[in-house]
Amino acid sequence: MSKDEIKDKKRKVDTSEVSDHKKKHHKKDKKEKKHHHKKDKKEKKHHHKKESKEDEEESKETTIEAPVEIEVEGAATDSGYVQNKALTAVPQSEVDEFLKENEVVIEDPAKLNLRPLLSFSHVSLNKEIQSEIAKFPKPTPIQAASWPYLLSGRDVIGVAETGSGKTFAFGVPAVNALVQDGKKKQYAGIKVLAISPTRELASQIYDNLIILTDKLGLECCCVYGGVPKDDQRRQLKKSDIVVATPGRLLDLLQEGSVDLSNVNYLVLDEADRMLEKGFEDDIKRIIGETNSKARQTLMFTATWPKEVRELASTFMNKPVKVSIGNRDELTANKRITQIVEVIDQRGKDRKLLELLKKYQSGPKKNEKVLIFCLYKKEAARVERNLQYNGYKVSAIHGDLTQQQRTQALNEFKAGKSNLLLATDVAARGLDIPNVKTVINLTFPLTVEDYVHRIGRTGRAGQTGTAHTLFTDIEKHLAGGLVNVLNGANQPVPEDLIKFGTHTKKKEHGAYGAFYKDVDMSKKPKKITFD
Ligand SMILES: Nc1ncnc2c1ncn2[C@@H]1O[C@H](COP(=O)(O)OP(=O)(O)OP(=O)(O)O)[C@@H](O)[C@H]1O
Repeated sequence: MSKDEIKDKKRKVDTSEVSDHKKKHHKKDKKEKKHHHKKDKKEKKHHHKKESKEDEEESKETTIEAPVEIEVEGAATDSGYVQNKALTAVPQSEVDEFLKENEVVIEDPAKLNLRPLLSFSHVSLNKEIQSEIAKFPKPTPIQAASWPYLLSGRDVIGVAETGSGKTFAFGVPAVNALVQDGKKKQYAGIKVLAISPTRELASQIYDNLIILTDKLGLECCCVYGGVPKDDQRRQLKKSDIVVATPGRLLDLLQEGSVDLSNVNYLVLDEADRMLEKGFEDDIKRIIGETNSKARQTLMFTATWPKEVRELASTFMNKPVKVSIGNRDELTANKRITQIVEVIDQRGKDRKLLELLKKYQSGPKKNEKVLIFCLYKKEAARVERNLQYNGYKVSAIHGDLTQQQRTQALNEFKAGKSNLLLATDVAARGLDIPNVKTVINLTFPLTVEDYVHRIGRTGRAGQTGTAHTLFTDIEKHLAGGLVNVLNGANQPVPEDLIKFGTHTKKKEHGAYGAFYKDVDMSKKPKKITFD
């Protein structure tokens, strides 16, 4: 495939959340970009004015010292964090063991050395929040390690595998900051803003947050495109917390229906996606509307490619990076069995029927299977083909109305349908219970997207299978895929290695293309969920 064909392919892919809005405002964006760039630079200067060179150097901490009571003044907000006595009493060896076992790496330029929370009783939160999260046995590693820093008001980059509880990792400290002495603080406009790349994910984050806010009288709303604006306009006037997709949020900002100037807790979920070229300008403009002096900025993701790190740092103030597992390399959740088959492009339809027999017949009849395509048109064609062969299949892609998308997802979540066909609109973040198998009918555009797609199974400590059909059209991604398979100790088919050991990494407009050799000697490390 020629370079132009690849570019063309990229354009046609279902990126329906890169909304019409963006197309509309693209020209305007270009003009404003210059202005915002200057403004961003100014902001950054402001943030970093007091930093010494020494502070800027990152430090790698895998051991937390000094089991003493630490009181930390919020760096960017007025929130304070006091390490509680129960945590202080934990022997250092136990803390070290936890960090080692879970491969927790904390890189903190301010070297605060905050201990991870080994149990929910190790943190003093609002009672209602505490009782909600206590339904889980204990904090997941990303929650354990990031909460102390978030409760201290620090900017945090949280990188942890798919399905490892990142939503509550950023959600719990967000909601906790809005209450004081057990009560909701006086209304002071929108304080918390979480941005997500897709409507479905925004809606899911909202569902998680209202579990926490419901009993506290806090107002939370969710704004995304494809549905009427009136109700969203009304809710925005009284909300403390807003979860949004960028396109609709910018529309509402431009018409003056939303004021983000009080936002002091900003989350970019699926942060690497949000910083990609398609979203970058929107994100800059949204961030430019928030309270730059008091803002705590959070970026959470399962994949953190080098290409976006520099851009991320322009929005953050001395961020602490909390990673679980070796997140500098692209790694998949190790509880997922990954099967990759190299096939001829023309054999796909027949192969899919074979796979469905394998994963959804006999005792597996009712197991949930999620099939990924790359194109909207492809999804529509496969849907017809499956229906023709007697399968009841729901679909979610950008050519469907929001109502159809929501209905398909809800039916699949509730188990009313057990076969869902999706494009990459559903690749990231969606937490669908009991998906046993992910089938990649067409490989995604990047290996990062592959990691996110297969992460729809094997969530919250469960296991799952990902079966991927790979053709020579995607051979430029073979090396990256080999690395991911090796990293998770999965078999690598000979046919895949034949495509070569170079991988062309995702291009980022600002940083160009990156090439990397495959490390065939790499051995996986063990990560435990609980
Ligand atoms: N402490 C916990 N213990 C057990 N399960 C948890 C805990 N916290 C959250 N969960 C559950 O784990 C599941 C996955 O969480 P979540 O959707 O936040 O994952 P994620 O890390 O954001 O995944 P992705 O990278 O795919 O977006 C959810 O069903 C959530 O309710």
